[in-house]
Amino acid sequence: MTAQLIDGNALARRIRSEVTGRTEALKARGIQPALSIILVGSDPASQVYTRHKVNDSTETGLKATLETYPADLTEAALLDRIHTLNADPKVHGILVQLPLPRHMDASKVIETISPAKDVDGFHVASAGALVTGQPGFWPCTPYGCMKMLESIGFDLRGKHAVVIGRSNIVGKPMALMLLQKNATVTICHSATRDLKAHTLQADVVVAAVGKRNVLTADMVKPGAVVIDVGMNRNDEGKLCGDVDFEGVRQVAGWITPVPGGVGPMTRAMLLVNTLEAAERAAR
Ligand SMILES: NC(=O)C1=CN([C@@H]2O[C@H](COP(=O)(O)OP(=O)(O)OC[C@H]3O[C@@H](n4cnc5c(N)ncnc54)[C@H](OP(=O)(O)O)[C@@H]3O)[C@@H](O)[C@H]2O)C=CC1
Ligand SMILES: Nc1nc(=O)c2c([nH]1)NC[C@@H]1CN(c3ccc(C(=O)N[C@@H](CCC(=O)O)C(=O)O)cc3)C=[N+]21
Repeated sequence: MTAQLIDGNALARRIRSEVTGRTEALKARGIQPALSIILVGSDPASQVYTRHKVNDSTETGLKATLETYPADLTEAALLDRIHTLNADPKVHGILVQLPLPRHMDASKVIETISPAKDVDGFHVASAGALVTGQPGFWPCTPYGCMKMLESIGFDLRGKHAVVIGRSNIVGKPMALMLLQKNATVTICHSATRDLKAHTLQADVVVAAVGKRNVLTADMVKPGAVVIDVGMNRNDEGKLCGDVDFEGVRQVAGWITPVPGGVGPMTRAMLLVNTLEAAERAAR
């Protein structure tokens, strides 16, 4: 038996069309949902990602503005720009593309964004809201993974979920979202001993490490759901995830591909958060 695919492109398309409908409703009330994206420097991958985000927004009727600054922009100038956007009632969401140049303190930059406009969900107030179950913006990548689980009708209650990776933007919020849906959650990281012993217990594995072949077929319980967040390049320069896709699909029940899995969902949830920010501002 080979695993069924969870098609991130198809699900993201469905979410974008919902966003389009809600955007039209807001526009009918005279509100144009708007997202400001800030890109500092000229990292080619970041340029591609931010362009994708602008195109997705335009497609769904959101207004996205991309502001590009040279890599030597001072931190003070960036903070100043964020303050201006925070105060602008026509701007509902602010996203500062990461990574930032090394002379900037990324957490200081993120904490300057108003939590009401933190559509990335990276602000410490957004993180605190997720921990305590209060309303706030959820980070787009784990939020997208939850939508993927929902799309296959997977009930997390009492299931064992193993998250590999504990970053503030993927692994940790992912674990909290799974916990909120009543899964029993294990978080693995670089100091974990015997990763395989953990993953073999899992009904759901989320791999968010950034290394190829972190999860291989021998590490997966038959029928498990495998979500691959990783974005890596293989020896031929092709995009691949953290999961040995060809091997693991022979064992898993469900699996997300790379590309076409979590990536498009991350982008779709950014649109959802931006729209939500605009709807909240309108209330
Ligand atoms: N699809 C998408 O939309 C997105 C994809 N990504 C991709 O997801 C991946 C993870 O991103 P991010 O969370 O930001 O990365 P980080 O580098 O911040 O975190 C990686 C995590 O993996 C852990 N880790 C490293 N090596 C191992 C190992 N051998 N076994 C178990 N755990 C290990 C680290 O542990 P420790 O904490 O101990 O160092 C760390 O917690 C990357 O490939 C990134 O490109 C990221 C964002 C969005
Ligand atoms: N402030 C901020 N917010 C982010 O959300 C953020 C960030 N900075 N910095 C970089 C990471 C990475 N990330 C991706 C999102 C979508 C795809 C994606 O759509 N991937 C496509 C492939 C795209 C391609 O062909 O390269 C896919 O998997 O199918 C990839 C990566 C968001 N990030």
